[in-house]
Amino acid sequence: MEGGDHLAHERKKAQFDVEAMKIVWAGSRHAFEVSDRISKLVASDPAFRKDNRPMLSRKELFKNTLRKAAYAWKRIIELRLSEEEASKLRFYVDEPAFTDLHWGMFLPAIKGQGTEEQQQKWLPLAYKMQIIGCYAQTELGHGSNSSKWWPGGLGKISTHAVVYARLITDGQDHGVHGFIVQLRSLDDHSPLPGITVGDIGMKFGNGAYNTMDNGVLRFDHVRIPRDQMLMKVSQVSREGKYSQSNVPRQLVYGTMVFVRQTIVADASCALSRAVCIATRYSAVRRQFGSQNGGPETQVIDYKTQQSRLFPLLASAYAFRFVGEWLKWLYTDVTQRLQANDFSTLPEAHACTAGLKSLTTAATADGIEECRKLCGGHGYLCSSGLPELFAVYVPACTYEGDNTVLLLQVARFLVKTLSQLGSGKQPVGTTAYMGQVEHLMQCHCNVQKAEDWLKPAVILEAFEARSARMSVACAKNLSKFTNPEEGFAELSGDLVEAAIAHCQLIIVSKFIEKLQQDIPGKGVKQQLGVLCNIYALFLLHKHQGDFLSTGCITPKQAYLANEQLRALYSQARPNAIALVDAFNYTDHYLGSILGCYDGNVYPKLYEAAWKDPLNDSVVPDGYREYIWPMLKQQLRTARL
Ligand SMILES: CCCCCCCCCCCCCCCCCCC/C=C/C(=O)SCCNC(=O)CCNC(=O)[C@H](O)C(C)(C)COP(=O)(O)OP(=O)(O)OC[C@H]1O[C@@H](n2cnc3c(N)ncnc32)[C@H](O)[C@@H]1OP(=O)(O)O
Ligand SMILES: Cc1cc2nc3c(=O)[nH]c(=O)nc-3n(C[C@H](O)[C@H](O)[C@H](O)COP(=O)(O)OP(=O)(O)OC[C@H]3O[C@@H](n4cnc5c(N)ncnc54)[C@H](O)[C@@H]3O)c2cc1C
Repeated sequence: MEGGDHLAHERKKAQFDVEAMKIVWAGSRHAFEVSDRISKLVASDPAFRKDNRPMLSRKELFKNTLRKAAYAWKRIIELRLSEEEASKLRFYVDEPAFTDLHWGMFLPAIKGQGTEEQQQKWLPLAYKMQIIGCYAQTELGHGSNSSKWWPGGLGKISTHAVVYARLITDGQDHGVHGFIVQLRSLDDHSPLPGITVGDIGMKFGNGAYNTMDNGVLRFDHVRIPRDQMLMKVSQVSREGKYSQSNVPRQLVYGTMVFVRQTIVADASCALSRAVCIATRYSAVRRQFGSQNGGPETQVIDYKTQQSRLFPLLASAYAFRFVGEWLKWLYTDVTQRLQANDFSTLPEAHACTAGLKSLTTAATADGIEECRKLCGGHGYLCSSGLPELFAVYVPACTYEGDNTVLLLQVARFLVKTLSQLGSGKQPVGTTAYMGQVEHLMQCHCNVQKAEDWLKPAVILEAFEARSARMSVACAKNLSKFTNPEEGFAELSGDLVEAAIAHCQLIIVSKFIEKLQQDIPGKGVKQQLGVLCNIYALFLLHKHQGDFLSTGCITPKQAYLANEQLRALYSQARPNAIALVDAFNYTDHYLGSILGCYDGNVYPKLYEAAWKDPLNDSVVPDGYREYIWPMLKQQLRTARL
């Protein structure tokens, strides 16, 4: 079958209004219209071509990124794009660049930690891109204070950096503070005296994150003017006297709360992209199972394929909604901080750290699973999946290693529990801990599989599991005389308790989303199916937790799995429409397997011939290496 829409028959099966679902996915009609317009703008502009990335050398790749970044900036100005539109443009250009750190970390660090005066001086320069900044926190060897190592944009492009370093006055160490440091000349881009700076080298995968100049930085007697220390949280006077404002020191790390929140939103984008590719290809691909000479089975109809694919589809939606909520939480905490209310900062830190950890880990694993779901063709660069995995997987490490972040959540949970004794009522995402006595002894009321569809039943099971795991950790910790020793010894269990808490947040935010008014025929119903798949898939995967804490019985675990299978059957006819609702262009997907029309095989065949290796029939190197070898063998054979 040539041309046409090879997935048309699948699209006809949809039991809901896809256009309405597109708006739910985008967040609002306005957000949908902006996203739709900008994605088409990028897709139709040859300057944003990206299919050649895996073939380019590092130098060519990097220069190409600089060209695209400059061109994108030119278009942003020519078209007078708003910040929202410009961010979408960056998103659809789909290439990590120094600009991410400039806009995503350097600017927010100055906004969050700089005084009014400092903001007035530096922000206009940064907004007009008259200076380019990065965020330099990580070191080559922890605590060595020797060299900064990893900051994106630092290696080759940034003119300035926010550098995190220890402040020492009069021999007294005041801990880590942020400083704006000029690195390179604004005339000829050479490093300023005393500064050694360069790229740290090639990273995982071809193309992928190698468009970014992650860098190394060393200082040798570099003087930073006093007014370039970011002074919102603490100050040094002309006389060298150190003082602190009436704000928590933790605000020094505020940029990370912001960025982790954006990383959660981004997880749903990366996962939905991989799922879109794997779902469309699973509907196109037929393999075995032919009856009476009829067509072979679409692989999407195999229950095993569904049980691997549909939880990922459901996770993409779940991460979308928890990301939306986290954005709200971040806006709320920011407004409170401006009004000197710091009470919700620990919760915002725990939520952003924990959800960053959970969503990036599930997304990285999910992209790899999608590659396997596409069989051998998933391993081809033209599937789009290898590069997506390579570019995405460092999200599990940057902005805080995922395990380290879960340990931070665990500290927060243990602290919350310990405060119950003093009568402090937990609020927000830990409000359920206020019901800890009930949650420690409640019994799940599931008698038949459909009982698992009740939101209250699901919520109680997840709350009870999380509360019981945290309480068990707290009890075990109390057996240690040295709390830090206990924390280290029990860190494995603490991480599991933190995961249980974060999964509860995601499930509960999905359920809350369904309580809103959601217009469009069948839209809410499909989201209900996905929400239940997400929750019951987690329950099935972690049934050890639910059973060992006595939250459910083995029979109830069995019934949850039975219900899950029924939900997969309900999702099946809607699968293609559910990924169409992401509204991704073929340019953004960058995948032959995931193309909208499903015309996979002719495109794969055509693409193979475009590989530079096929430019000539006889490859370079044949005459030099292979021909002499063949001749040698012939001679030996004759002997
Ligand atoms: C108009 C044109 C517009 C154009 C638009 C273009 C748009 C382009 C936009 C692009 C956006 C892209 C977004 C960016 C892309 C992202 C790329 C990623 C690049 C990666 C960057 C990095 O990796 S930066 C380095 C990050 N490093 C880490 O995360 C290290 C992890 N470790 C920690 O977080 C540690 O906590 C620590 C190092 C921060 C501190 O460690 P320490 O041991 O000293 O203290 P504790 O951990 O014990 O904590 C003490 C105390 O503080 C609390 N706390 C810790 N962190 C925070 C925090 N972040 N916020 C609030 N509170 C915090 C902690 O809970 C403890 O509290 P107690 O009460 O004392 O228990
Ligand atoms: C692509 C990429 C881009 C980056 N961009 C930037 C940037 O722009 N700016 C910047 O400053 N940094 C950047 N980083 C650095 C990044 O923030 C760090 O790599 C990250 O915070 C992890 O720190 P680490 O590398 O020191 O790992 P380590 O802390 O050395 O972790 C190694 C292992 O030890 C474990 N571990 C560490 N501490 C503990 C603990 N307390 N308890 C239990 N286990 C522990 C971890 O779980 C991990 O398994 C980037 C990194 C990458 C990969």
